[in-house]
Amino acid sequence: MGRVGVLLLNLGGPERLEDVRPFLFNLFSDPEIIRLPIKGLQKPLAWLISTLRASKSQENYRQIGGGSPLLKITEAQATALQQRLAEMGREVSVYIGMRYWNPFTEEAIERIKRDHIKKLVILPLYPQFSISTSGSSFRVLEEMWQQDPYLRLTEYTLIPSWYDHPTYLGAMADLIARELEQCPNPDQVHIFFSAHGVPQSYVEEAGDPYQREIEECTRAIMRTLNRPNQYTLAYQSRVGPVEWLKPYTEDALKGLGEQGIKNLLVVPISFVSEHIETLQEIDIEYREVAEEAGIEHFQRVPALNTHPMFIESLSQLVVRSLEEKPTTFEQITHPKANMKMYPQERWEWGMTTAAEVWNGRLAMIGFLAIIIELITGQGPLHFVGLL
Ligand SMILES: C=CC1=C(C)c2cc3[nH]c(cc4nc(cc5[nH]c(cc1n2)c(C)c5CCC(=O)O)C(CCC(=O)O)=C4C)c(C)c3C=C
Ligand SMILES: [Fe+2]
Ligand SMILES: [Fe+2]
Repeated sequence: MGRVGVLLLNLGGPERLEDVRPFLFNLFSDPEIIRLPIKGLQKPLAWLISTLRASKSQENYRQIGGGSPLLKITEAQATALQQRLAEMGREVSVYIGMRYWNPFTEEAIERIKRDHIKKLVILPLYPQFSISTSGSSFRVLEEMWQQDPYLRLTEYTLIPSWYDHPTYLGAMADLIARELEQCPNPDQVHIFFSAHGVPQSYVEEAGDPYQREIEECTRAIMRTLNRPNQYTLAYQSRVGPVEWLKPYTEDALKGLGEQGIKNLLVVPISFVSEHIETLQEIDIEYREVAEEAGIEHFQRVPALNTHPMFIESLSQLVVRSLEEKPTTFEQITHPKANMKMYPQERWEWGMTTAAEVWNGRLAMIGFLAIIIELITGQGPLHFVGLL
């Protein structure tokens, strides 16, 4: 075997407040996040949403120190993984490819080519697969493999998801147990798994396995923890007007408050690093909701970051995938080309007369929305929850 590389895939996050708007533009330009029937409308809509959402999003990043800690943590994970693999006798170079911010996936691939990597393990830092996360990064890579004859000579294997890996489950259970042990009555604490949401249509229409993998993962963590605590699973971070996976974190917190739950331990489950949704959304926004609902003790389990057992699980995944038959892009869940991802409404897809009329109307609505929002700071996009 020639030189071996591991490519860690992640979302990326704005490091400074000035990065927020272009980061959001990249995110909303992704057809796996918003898919419009006409490709040409994708960038104008991404520009519109990112311009109008930027100030609210910047305020959230300001509350966590002015930027996302995601790159620093991912770098520390990459270094720890490379060291652990070296200890196991595997000389492997670890690369980071972010989907929406530096260092972009494309840059990582350039470095991989420069280093003459012959075999590449592609490992998303998302335990569960979603079309909107790992699937989106895989699509970008698949296109590169199709277009680049040099890359086609590089052997690769994908690790689509690893939510059920025993060492990862052990690391999650360890983090939860450590927090519980600090509580006066550990068995009375209600464990609250908060997963990042996705629109319901991803699961119901596009066949995204995300919800099933989240549910199985939650049950497996509880089995590994092996304690009698009651638990709840809910979905956070809804964006936009469509239905997302339920129950929503906010509603579930209110419901638990009404049931008289006083002690809550929140476990972020879809992501392995601290980021805006843990540090701002859970620690600040959901804490307030919980306290208003009568929950007196609101604690959160830290993200895995460089937990040694977690790094061990990543190294085991890499070694196993080098020994097994490769998993290729064709084996991954792809949404259908005309799949409506968002916004969701009754719609007949294709270049029908109705589509032509509606494209014109959508463009008009978009530009009216910009003008109203810019003049008043309020408007239809605030109303539907995009801003
Ligand atoms: C597994 C985790 C994630 C899923 C699934 C996911 C889907 C998803 N996200 C958006 C919209 C936004 N996401 C944003 C930031 C963001 N998203 C995730 C993870 C998942 N997203 C993370 C870890 C982060 C934060 C990165 C960081 O800065 O630390 C944002 C920007 C922040 C904001 O303005 O709220 C948006 C917008 C959609 C629409 C979606 C599924 C379709
Ligand atoms: Fe997100
Ligand atoms: Fe969010």
